Amino acid sequence: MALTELQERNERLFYKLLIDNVEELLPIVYTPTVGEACQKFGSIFRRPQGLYISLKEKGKVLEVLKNWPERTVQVIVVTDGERILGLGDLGCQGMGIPVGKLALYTALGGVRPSACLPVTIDVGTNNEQLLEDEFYIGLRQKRTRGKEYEDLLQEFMRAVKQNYGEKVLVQFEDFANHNAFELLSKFRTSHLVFNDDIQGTASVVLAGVVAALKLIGGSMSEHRFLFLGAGEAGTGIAELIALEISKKTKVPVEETRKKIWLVDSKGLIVRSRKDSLQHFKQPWAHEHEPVKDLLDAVKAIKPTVLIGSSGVGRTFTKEVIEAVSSFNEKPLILALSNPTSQSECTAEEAYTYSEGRAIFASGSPFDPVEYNGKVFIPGQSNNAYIFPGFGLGLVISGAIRVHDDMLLAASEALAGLVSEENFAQGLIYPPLSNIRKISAQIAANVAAKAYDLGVATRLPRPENLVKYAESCMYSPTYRNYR
Ligand SMILES: O=C([O-])CC(=O)C(=O)O
Ligand SMILES: [Mg+2]
Repeated sequence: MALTELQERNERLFYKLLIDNVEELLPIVYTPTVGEACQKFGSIFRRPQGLYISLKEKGKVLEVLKNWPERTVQVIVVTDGERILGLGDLGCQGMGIPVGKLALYTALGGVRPSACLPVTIDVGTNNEQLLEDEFYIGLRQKRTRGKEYEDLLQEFMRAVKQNYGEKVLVQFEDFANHNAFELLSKFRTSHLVFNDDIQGTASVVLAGVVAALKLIGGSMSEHRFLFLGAGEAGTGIAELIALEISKKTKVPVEETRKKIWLVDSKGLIVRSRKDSLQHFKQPWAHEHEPVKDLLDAVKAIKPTVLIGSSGVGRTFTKEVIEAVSSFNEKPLILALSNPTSQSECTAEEAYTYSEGRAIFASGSPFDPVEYNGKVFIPGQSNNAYIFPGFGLGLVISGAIRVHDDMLLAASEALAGLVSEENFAQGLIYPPLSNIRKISAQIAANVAAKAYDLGVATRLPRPENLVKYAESCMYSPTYRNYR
């Protein structure tokens, strides 16, 4: 709340403070605190930030967009609040997420604050508690689905393009699975869209896995991956890993997918379940006898990499971590769900139950852990490493479409920035304190890919893309007048 006040009172000072103290303030502006802020949003609400577009504005969305005072918008982060982090449906109170993500676009990626537009689409909420809460700020009705929902989103996307042109980036954030996949596939050929939960998370995890190979050995294709959670993050990461292995080994992606197994709430995803699976899970239905839970799946599949992306906390139990540690000298364990309460395990649990052998990273931050006299520093495997630089790369190249190869390019840039010193500490990501430099490198790699693919419109192509990216970044500097 104090930081929000500062952001409104003195934006430049807010960003100066945030940039100079990233590691300390990120957990407040971002996960985990932003999650709590969304849960309590109605009762701490003072002044609106961002733009709310509700069902009531149907037919007038363009007019509403024109009410936003800034004319030059480069990045929009939009949610409908149905799946806020791992906390579920928070309706309009999900606005904290677009606001927080865009603060990171500025602080970590250098996109000017005035060019950032947070949007929440209000189609109601199915959260009974909120519907009865006198301080709830949104429409008091159940979520609209089907044609009415689709029409509103279509109208929003059309209005965005009409108002801001073809080069505005629309980042989808924290939509429920059923809408997230639809929206991405519907608009990826006509708009510049990016789904952070599917694509951003995939890119950051791929970077972590590639970097981790230095510590755990082997090549990507020699590893076996097991996911708990087969939603946006799980299937998004799985697909990007399969694509990366396919590109490196020239084996078709239909084959490389077979190294990757997913467990959902009904157990291991296997062929016999295929007909009853949602379409985004179907590519992962490999031949195997049914397995009912995670522990049995770990024992059956014997993964070298265990990834949690289910949004449900405390599911990597002592038994699960012990099992994965029993056949790996150094198991790679990623507990990605946010906020901290939903993390599949804590850092302490990962290090303790693996007897100090796990290479561990999590979506929300954990403090260093001392085990047997040694200090272990957990990494943060969060899309915050990727989206600010990724978006910057799109903006500075004037890209008009997102391509999967750009995700691989972002991933490669991030993995390449892990130093020997970081590896020596067991880290698979570079420290967040360098994030602006990291973002510039990611932006340059993404922009280079946009030029190569012919989707960049800022011509001619700058000679040194890293320097160019850095020169485009907003800095909250205070000038000396004497
Ligand atoms: O916001 C975060 O910390 C990462 C993310 O996209 C999510 O958990 O949905
Ligand atoms: Mg998200």
